[in-house]
Amino acid sequence: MSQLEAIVWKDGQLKILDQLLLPTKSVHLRIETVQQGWQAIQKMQVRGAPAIAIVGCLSIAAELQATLGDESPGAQHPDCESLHNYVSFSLAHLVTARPTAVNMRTEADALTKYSSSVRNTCTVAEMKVKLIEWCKNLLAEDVATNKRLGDHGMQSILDDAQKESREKVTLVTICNTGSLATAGYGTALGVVRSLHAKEKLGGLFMLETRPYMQGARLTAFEAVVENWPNSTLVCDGAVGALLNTHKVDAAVVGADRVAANGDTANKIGTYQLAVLCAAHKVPFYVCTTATSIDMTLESGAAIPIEHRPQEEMTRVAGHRVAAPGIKCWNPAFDVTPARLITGGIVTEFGVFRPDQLKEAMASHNK
Ligand SMILES: CSC[C@H]1O[C@H](OP(=O)(O)O)[C@H](O)[C@@H]1O
Repeated sequence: MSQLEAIVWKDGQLKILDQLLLPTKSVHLRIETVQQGWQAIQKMQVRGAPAIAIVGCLSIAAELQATLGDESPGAQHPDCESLHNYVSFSLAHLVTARPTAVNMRTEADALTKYSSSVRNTCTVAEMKVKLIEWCKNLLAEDVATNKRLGDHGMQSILDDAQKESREKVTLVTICNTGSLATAGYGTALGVVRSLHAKEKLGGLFMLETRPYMQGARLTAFEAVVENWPNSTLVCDGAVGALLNTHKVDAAVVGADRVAANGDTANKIGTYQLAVLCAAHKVPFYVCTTATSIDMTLESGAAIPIEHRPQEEMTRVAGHRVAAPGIKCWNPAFDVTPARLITGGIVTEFGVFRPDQLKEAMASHNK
């Protein structure tokens, strides 16, 4: 088991890396039920839009795996119709764990549609196996789409750098969008992995990303484990000074939900990074698979923004740092308007300007 393997499905068992304990402790938790999956997502023991959806679906697979072989009339799922209804109900519950990332809803809709399509074609046991296989396939599919996305983003950034005769590129990123947010390759950090594999990564500045510290605790962990060159941790408040004093070729960030016009909800702090990139003429890329793109929303105004408990701000590693009694405002995400996404939206299908997104997704039936 790799240090960076956030999600493990082995021998019919689901385990997740408890990301609240990283980087000092690597502890894998077994998830046996949908409710345990819901709680792990809500507590952010697993986080990252794609990882949330994969763990949510696999928590259903874990339950079905445990009941395989018990298809008696008195069993929990006596027939395919009741099994389909249970899967649909469980998915609707999992979607409520965290409201901003759309991936859980995307996969919930897809799995509900698949379950409906097989329920009248096989036995209950056969249906359980089909559903488990569907969920397991999410892992390999995610890695494959991330690698295509990473290569598209890499090429776009290198094409820009070549115009300045730059062999290697230095990037800035926020939050964590790598192996610990996905099935193993990453979205924005997938672009980093693709550049590193081609020995074109000159450096990576990562924002600590308060209050959960995805950058300091998770991205820095991935960078150290994979030995990415010149990986440098930056306080959130220092990014303006960084762009004002260093050559940064591009910003690459992930996405939790992209609206049809390209407006993007991502970790809190992404919007101000985009504003600073515009001020310093640093191309700003949103890196996302189609599963995070929500064509039902015309703009980012309609994206629900999750607010997290104030204790996640007032305490660091459980130690109080803010004055008791102070009022807090703790949105977990913000929305970057499409006009600030100057590099483009990097997907598994290619890199698009925000105003090309609708047509691009339609051409891939998304
Ligand atoms: C692969 S995109 C992951 C995306 O999710 C993160 O949010 P959280 O850590 O709260 O789940 C962040 O917005 C990343 O860009």
